[in-house]
Amino acid sequence: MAMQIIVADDDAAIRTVVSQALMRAGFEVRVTSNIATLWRWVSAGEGDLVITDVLMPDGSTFDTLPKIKNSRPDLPVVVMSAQNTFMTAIKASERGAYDYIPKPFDLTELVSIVRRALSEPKKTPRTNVQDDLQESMPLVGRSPAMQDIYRALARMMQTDLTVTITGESGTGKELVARALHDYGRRRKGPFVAINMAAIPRDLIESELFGHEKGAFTGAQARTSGRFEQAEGGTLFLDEIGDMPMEAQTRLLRVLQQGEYTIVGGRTPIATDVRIVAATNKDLRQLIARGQFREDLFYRLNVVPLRLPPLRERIEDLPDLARHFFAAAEKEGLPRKALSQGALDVMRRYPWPGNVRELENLIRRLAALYPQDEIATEIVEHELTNDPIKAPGLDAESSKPVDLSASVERYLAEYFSSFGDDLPPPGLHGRILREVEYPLIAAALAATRGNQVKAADLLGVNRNTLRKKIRDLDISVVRSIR
Ligand SMILES: Nc1ncnc2c1ncn2[C@@H]1O[C@H](COP(=O)(O)OP(=O)(O)OP(=O)(O)O)[C@@H](O)[C@H]1O
Repeated sequence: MAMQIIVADDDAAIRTVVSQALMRAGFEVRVTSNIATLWRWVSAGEGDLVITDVLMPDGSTFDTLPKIKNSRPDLPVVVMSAQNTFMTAIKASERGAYDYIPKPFDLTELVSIVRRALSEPKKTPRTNVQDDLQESMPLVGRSPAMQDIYRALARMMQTDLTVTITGESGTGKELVARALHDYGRRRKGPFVAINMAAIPRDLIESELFGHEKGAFTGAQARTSGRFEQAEGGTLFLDEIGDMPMEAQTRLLRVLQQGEYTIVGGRTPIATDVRIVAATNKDLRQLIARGQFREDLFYRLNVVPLRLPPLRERIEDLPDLARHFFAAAEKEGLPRKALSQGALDVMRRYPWPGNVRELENLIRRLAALYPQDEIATEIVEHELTNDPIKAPGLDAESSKPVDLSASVERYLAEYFSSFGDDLPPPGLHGRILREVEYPLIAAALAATRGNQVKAADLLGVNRNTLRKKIRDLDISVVRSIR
């Protein structure tokens, strides 16, 4: 007998396309435009899965979801919403939704989510309704790339999985780590952050794990490490690529056995800490150079999360700018807005310092200029005076980047970093990979994640492209139109 899907949406067009797609896929479909009917059917035991919008004429699905999960814990509910924000994704997950899909969405994706939900063994999701959820959003941006991040975060909130966040400097790695903690099940515990690049290398181990009195010169008393301070909570290991080898070995043991020893100590100490790591370096490259343990990489990379640079999600710029102007206003600075021209200039700028650079610019604009509306010329002036210049921005004054020459320079440095020794074997593959990764990522970004167009642009077969995306572990900005 065909599985029955209940579709609830007040938009007749959505009901039609969704039910047609589901019927084509072999499902039986019932549709409704309000929550009252949805609840009547569900409580009568009808339907094997529900797909529902959030805002309905007779209320919000989020208010009914806990009731649905109470009466039918095994019924998967897929929530779709046009309010594509961080809070929607988080709320959906907390109230027990199976998944959340931002509108507009891809019908093929919807059908595959439905199939997956129906084929997975039934498990009762832990609902975790937090009524004190503040509505102020920690993460701003509604671009497809950020929505992918929100969905990934929502899925991870109810778990203790180790997460590694990669992304250029200023893309929000620490902010995401905090959000994982603040909205996750460890939020009552401590959040402890430590930046490997900011601590002298020979002190990192004792900072992390603590030391016994007399463990080394200057160790005058037993001290607790960050692991001990983070007990029951989350430990954020920033710039993990800068972690010295010995500390890596100790960390690996924590991840494998849930215990560690303090420096100079013998007795293993059991620990209950969720690890979130971040890096703006390519850990695979560090592994190839023998500077990062491969086994540790796999333990840390259980859930990899790549934060896109701002230039790959430039559509978030107006939201972010408004958000930072509002923050400046809260600090007592006058209210300001950007002119259309100013926004256009900012859209074309490559933002090498990402969101942090934007935040700093907005602060400067709010503090230094008396106008209520910031004119084009002001932003042009501010951006050209910025000492951090992105490659390519200065196109008129400097020569275009010469790829061969750059690779040559890179290789010279690479070889010399091994002194008299040779680098590990497999150099050809590694270097090609290094070039191929940005090439494919750029093609995908330029075509908004459209793999057909990207394959065309690159001049490769679609299947080849798909395989490369998988092999190179490129996170794809999925097209939703
Ligand atoms: N999506 C976002 N919404 C709002 N603010 C953001 C967002 N992303 C980043 N920010 C802000 O930008 C600044 C930089 O973010 P954060 O420190 O998290 O970046 P990072 O990737 O950890 O940087 P680094 O690698 O240099 O440590 C912070 O002030 C943060 O609040």
